[in-house]
Amino acid sequence: MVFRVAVAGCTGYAGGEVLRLLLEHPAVEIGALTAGGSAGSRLGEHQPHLWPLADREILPTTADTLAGHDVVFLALPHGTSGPIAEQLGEDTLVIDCGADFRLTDAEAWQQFYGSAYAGSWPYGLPELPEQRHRLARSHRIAVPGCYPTSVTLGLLPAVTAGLIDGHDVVVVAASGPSGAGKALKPHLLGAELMGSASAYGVGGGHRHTPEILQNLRLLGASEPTLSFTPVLVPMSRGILATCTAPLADGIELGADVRDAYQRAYADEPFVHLLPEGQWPQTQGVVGSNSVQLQVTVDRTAGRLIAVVALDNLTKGTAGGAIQCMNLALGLDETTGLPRIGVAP
Ligand SMILES: NC(=O)C1=CN([C@@H]2O[C@H](COP(=O)(O)OP(=O)(O)OC[C@H]3O[C@@H](n4cnc5c(N)ncnc54)[C@H](OP(=O)(O)O)[C@@H]3O)[C@@H](O)[C@H]2O)C=CC1
Ligand SMILES: CC(=O)N[C@@H](CCC(=O)OP(=O)(O)O)C(=O)O
Repeated sequence: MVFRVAVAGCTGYAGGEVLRLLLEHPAVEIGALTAGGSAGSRLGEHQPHLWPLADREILPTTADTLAGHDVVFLALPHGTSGPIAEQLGEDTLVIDCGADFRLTDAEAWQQFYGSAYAGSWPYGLPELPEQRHRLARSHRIAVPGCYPTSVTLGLLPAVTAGLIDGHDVVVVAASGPSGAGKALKPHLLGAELMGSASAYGVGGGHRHTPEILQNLRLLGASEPTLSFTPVLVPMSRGILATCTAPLADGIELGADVRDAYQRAYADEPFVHLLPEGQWPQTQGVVGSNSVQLQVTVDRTAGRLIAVVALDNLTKGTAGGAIQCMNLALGLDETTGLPRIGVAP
């Protein structure tokens, strides 16, 4: 069976990555390609790497242009997905790459996004406990933010095994600028970006903070606290997240944390615990849907340290979205998804 798929936001980074992966997917046919102001132009003007679709005309993003598809990916700015999604048939599988339906707490949404709360959809991180079942029956899926995917996978085994209780979690995560989207932003001009690294959203203000806390609670942390600092670095793609937290009461400094991580991820097709002594690098995952991680205990500080690398556009957005699509359509979860990255 072949599923007909539309992509809204096809000129952007996330939409472009969804299309790159769909072009190699054996069970889909690419239908409508839509965007905003670029409607009327050809895809090749915006996404030169997607040459098989270069001549395709970009349509406006409306319920009409997106109707008649088995699957619709929404890769649109925050606040744009809700009004479109509610006009799409309930039988259509709608996968939102944006934040509109990720948070279950309306107050947290209001505080961090400031717009009307649209509700929540099943959360598109299959590696969470019991989540594959939920996604397999769902017609609506909210793809996680790229930082929350990295931090959640970095700490999942530690929280579920009770090695940390979720208080005093500190995360510093470096990301390439593709995470910020294609729209022009003065601090993302080449001259400002090249050769420099800069922290942003410092002091608890980044909108991924409530999403990470939501995930830590879901994993069993009763009252998690988080200090999250993202850092912009000059590489096109990739996230390297360093996540630390104090060992829970009763956990000894010599605890075998590696064993918990090995058990948690032994059967995961996309999450790879590196051999002891090797630490993740973004270079190892770029262009793939793989996550590489390593864990240890800093005995001087009494803290667990997990380091995670992923490609923000692949596992962090489009690859994760297609992994969820596969589950929801009853396909093998790994179909069409690269596991090996591009190097150098
Ligand atoms: N980049 C990343 O690493 C990640 C992105 N995401 C999410 O994916 C979504 C898209 O992000 P990204 O691709 O980075 O952003 P881009 O700015 O690169 O692309 C945005 C896309 O949305 C279209 N668009 C803009 N405004 C409208 C509108 N009013 N109506 C219809 N289409 C519109 C643009 O079309 P046009 O060319 O016509 O303006 C473009 O195709 C966002 O919600 C983002 O949060 C999620 C995780 C990671
Ligand atoms: C480098 C950079 O700017 N990254 C983005 C996060 C990208 C992401 O996951 O985005 P959404 O939650 O918007 O879907 C940011 O910090 O806002």
